[in-house]
Amino acid sequence: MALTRLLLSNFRNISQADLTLDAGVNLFCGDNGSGKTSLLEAAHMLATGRSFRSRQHKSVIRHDSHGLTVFAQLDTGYSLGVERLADGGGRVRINQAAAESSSQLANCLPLQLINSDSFAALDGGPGVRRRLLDWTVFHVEHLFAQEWKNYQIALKQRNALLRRGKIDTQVIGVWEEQLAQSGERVDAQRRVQFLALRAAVSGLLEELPRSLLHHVDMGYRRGWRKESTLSEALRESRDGDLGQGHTRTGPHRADVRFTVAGEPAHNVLSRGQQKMLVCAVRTAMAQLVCRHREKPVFLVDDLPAELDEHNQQVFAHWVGRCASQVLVTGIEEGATSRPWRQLEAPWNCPKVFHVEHGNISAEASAAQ
Ligand SMILES: Nc1ncnc2c1ncn2[C@@H]1O[C@H](COP(=O)(O)OP(=O)(O)OP(=O)(O)O)[C@@H](O)[C@H]1O
Repeated sequence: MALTRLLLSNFRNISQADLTLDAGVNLFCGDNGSGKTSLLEAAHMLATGRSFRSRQHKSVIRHDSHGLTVFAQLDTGYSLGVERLADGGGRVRINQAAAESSSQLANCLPLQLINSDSFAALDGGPGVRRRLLDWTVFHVEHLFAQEWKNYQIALKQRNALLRRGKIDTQVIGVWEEQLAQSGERVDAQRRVQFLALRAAVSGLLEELPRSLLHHVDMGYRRGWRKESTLSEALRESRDGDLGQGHTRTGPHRADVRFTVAGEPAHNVLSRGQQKMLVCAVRTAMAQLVCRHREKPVFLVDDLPAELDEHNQQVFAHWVGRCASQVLVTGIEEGATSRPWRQLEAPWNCPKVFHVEHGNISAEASAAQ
């Protein structure tokens, strides 16, 4: 799976862009503030419907314009379009037809992002790590999205009853039954993918010579007590939940922990080691997904930040094995392209774009 053409209008400082992308590596080089990250943000919006930098669509729309559009053609034949308007309106389209949910976008465009926010996988809250695991489960297990949706519906109903402060045990019992059934299935699917992910991450980290990263361990917490079924756990926590006004147990509380010798990984690892761990997790996720479907696209914002040349090369090799395409940003072309030039074709001849004050132009290559 690769983006063959990407069109943007009024996206942050980019007023218009129409880019023909290569399968393999596409480098976007330019000074600070030129628009490189905005371009990755636009590609990411096509896979999620949202920006990775802002919850407010308005802040992404170019100043003084009414709305933004991002459109892409994929080599799978799909076309994706997202429009966001300053008045709050907007549309998401797949092959010209209205999409029902952002998960339809995600299904068309499996995408991995590595940027400065990726460290949150180690030092952020459980929700960030849960979403990492769920990205893998979503792309591998076809029934997961529906199961998770069923769980969320039942959770919302149970929480609404708890907030009322007075429980009709028969009514809450019905929702707990649905919660328990969907929740156990969500957990079972997560567990299978967690074990595969842990094995894949450890395989990648073993490739690093003499590294503290060999001692990283991953643990999965399902969100309720080991000894109980979810149904029992919900019943037991009912009175406490009533006091708090929400459900405190279940797979919406699941977590994936990264530790080194029992300590949280971010307390032990250097910043560069943390970035390599995050890169390994993202690569492992892509590896698992491409066993079942097309290889994902990687978006990498400023790879050289925090990584020495050897680690950049290792990561480039990892990506070359499990991605169909990568969009990479960097300030200086030589440094940004170096890790990729060590790989085999087609990864070793990146297509280079220069980004300047929101204008993006492709560099004529020797082959063109
Ligand atoms: N809504 C907007 N309208 C117009 N310009 C904007 C908007 N939001 C942000 N900008 C500007 O867009 C520019 C591009 O930002 P971007 O983060 O893409 O730069 P970058 O090339 O990734 O920079 P760096 O190398 O510093 O990370 C910045 O100058 C920013 O101030």
